[in-house]
Amino acid sequence: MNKIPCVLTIAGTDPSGGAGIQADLKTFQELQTYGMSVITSVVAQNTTGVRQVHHQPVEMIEEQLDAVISDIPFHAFKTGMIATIDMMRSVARKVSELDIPFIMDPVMVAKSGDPLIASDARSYLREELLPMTTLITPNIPEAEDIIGWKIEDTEAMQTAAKEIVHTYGAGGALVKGGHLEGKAIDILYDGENVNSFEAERIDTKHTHGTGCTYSAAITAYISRGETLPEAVEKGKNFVTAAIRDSFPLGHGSGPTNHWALRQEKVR
Ligand SMILES: Nc1ncnc2c1ncn2[C@@H]1O[C@H](COP(=O)(O)OP(=O)(O)O)[C@@H](O)[C@H]1O
Ligand SMILES: Cc1ncc(COP(=O)(O)OP(=O)(O)O)c(N)n1
Repeated sequence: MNKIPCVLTIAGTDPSGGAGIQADLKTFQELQTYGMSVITSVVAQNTTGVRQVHHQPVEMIEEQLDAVISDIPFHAFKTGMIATIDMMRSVARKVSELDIPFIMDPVMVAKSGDPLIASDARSYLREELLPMTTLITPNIPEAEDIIGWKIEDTEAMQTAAKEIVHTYGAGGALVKGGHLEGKAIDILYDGENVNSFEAERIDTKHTHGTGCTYSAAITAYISRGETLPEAVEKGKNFVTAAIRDSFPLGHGSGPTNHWALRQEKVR
């Protein structure tokens, strides 16, 4: 295995650079890992929303995966936007060969409200992909979609995280509280223990790509040998600092700022 931690993201694109593959690769780079990418969909989007989506043919997704897997050993991988059942099926077939940590950001809807996966793909994600994961990182609406009931406080987040592991079969679940009010609290259940990660809520609308950045950071830290709770703790510090330094780029919800993190001790 390579000495440098190598990581792969399987996700859609964001030409405005704040979310998707672009956010993942920037985060991998910031965290001193070697980042690679397989593109599932090309998405014409920016800080204001999604304009158009072009899905890669499933054969092309499989070719990209084959190209990487057959050539380069890597230490961990993450998935983001995988829009259709056929695409999910291809990814599941290929990644089932891998015996390394799998972090899934179950991307369903962009912050702009635009759907990013087909509605019938949600049950496939829950039933087929989710049981393959080491960790799934749903926000509140995504967690509610998986479990089928409303989450209104941190106690319910804890119950939801346990249900996602014990009923639906994820290795671990990190339910993110960005969509609730008050402190930004995330709950991790790793199959044994519950850990809570808390940060002050930052008063900003510039949070485009927070979920992608967070899951990419966790993937990078895991590839560097951290345990799940350690990787989430460091990932939380990383994403909080990136939100604190986010900036009003574009006309909508601006991106988190990874660049300024170089000044901070979050790496
Ligand atoms: N305004 C904010 N201030 C501080 N942390 C935030 C804020 N909004 C979201 N977060 C944190 O950013 C991370 C991503 O959160 P969330 O918004 O829930 O996911 P997603 O981006 O997938 O919708 C979580 O750690 C969450 O607690
Ligand atoms: C291609 C692509 N993947 C994922 C998202 C969603 O990103 P997320 O980090 O959940 O935050 P928002 O971008 O929705 O603010 C996306 N937009 N595009």
